[in-house]
Amino acid sequence: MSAAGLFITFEGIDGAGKSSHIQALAQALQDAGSRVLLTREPGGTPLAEKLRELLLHEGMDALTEILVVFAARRDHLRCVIEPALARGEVVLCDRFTDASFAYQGAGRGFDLQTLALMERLVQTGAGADAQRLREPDLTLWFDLPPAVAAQRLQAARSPDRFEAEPAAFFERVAAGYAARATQAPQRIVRIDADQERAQVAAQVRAALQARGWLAAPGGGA
Ligand SMILES: Nc1ncnc2c1ncn2[C@@H]1O[C@H](COP(=O)(O)OP(=O)(O)OP(=O)(O)O)[C@@H](O)[C@H]1O
Ligand SMILES: Cc1cn([C@H]2C[C@H](O)[C@@H](COP(=O)(O)O)O2)c(=O)[nH]c1=O
Repeated sequence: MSAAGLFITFEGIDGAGKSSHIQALAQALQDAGSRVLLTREPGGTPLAEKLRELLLHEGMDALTEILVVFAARRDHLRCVIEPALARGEVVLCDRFTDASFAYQGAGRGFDLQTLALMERLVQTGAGADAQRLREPDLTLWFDLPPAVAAQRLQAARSPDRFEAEPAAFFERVAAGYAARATQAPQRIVRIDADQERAQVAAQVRAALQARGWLAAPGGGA
């Protein structure tokens, strides 16, 4: 792993299983000697957590959603993610900009070029190299049919503003993630989330093992 740290994001529709696996990966990396920062979007700073509450529970249009998620992201990057990467830590983040393309872009139908402009505006100038676009080193995309995710969530909790959206919205969001994965095949790894927890966890570990970021079973790199 480089001295500049590693930035790994978890993505997928609501209920795909991201939160269930992020903690276990953090533990595995810590056991292997890495310093790990576990965080989420929107959120991760006091200001961004306040913005998260608004996003999840207050009515607003798609442009306002975008302004809120990118404002939260800017604060999170500047105050938490960039400093942790500069310290050489592994940052595990539950959602990042792919979610904006999937939810606000594909889900709400917001213009993708404008989203790309926001991405550049917010994700440059926040690190040591001011021109560099900060992107994850790896994104684990939990791909689960929306009907299965809805079933899992039904059993789990009362819905927030996004989780209350109809099935058609999540079909569009899922298609948005698939499109992002096609555009960035080296960064985004598809995890088949429609499996037992242990099998999903094995796929997550395998993605890191393939990059030499976690030891393979039997003592390999
Ligand atoms: N492989 C699995 N099989 C069956 N149920 C699962 C599996 N993985 C997670 N779950 C359950 O599905 C529900 C949603 O999982 P989880 O909260 O991890 O999803 P999430 O992607 O983080 O969702 P959100 O983005 O909405 O927070 C939880 O009740 C969890 O226990
Ligand atoms: C980063 C980001 C998030 N969202 C939405 C997606 C989810 O429904 C919620 C976050 O809830 P979770 O339980 O933590 O997954 O926010 C979004 O619409 N756009 C974004 O950029």
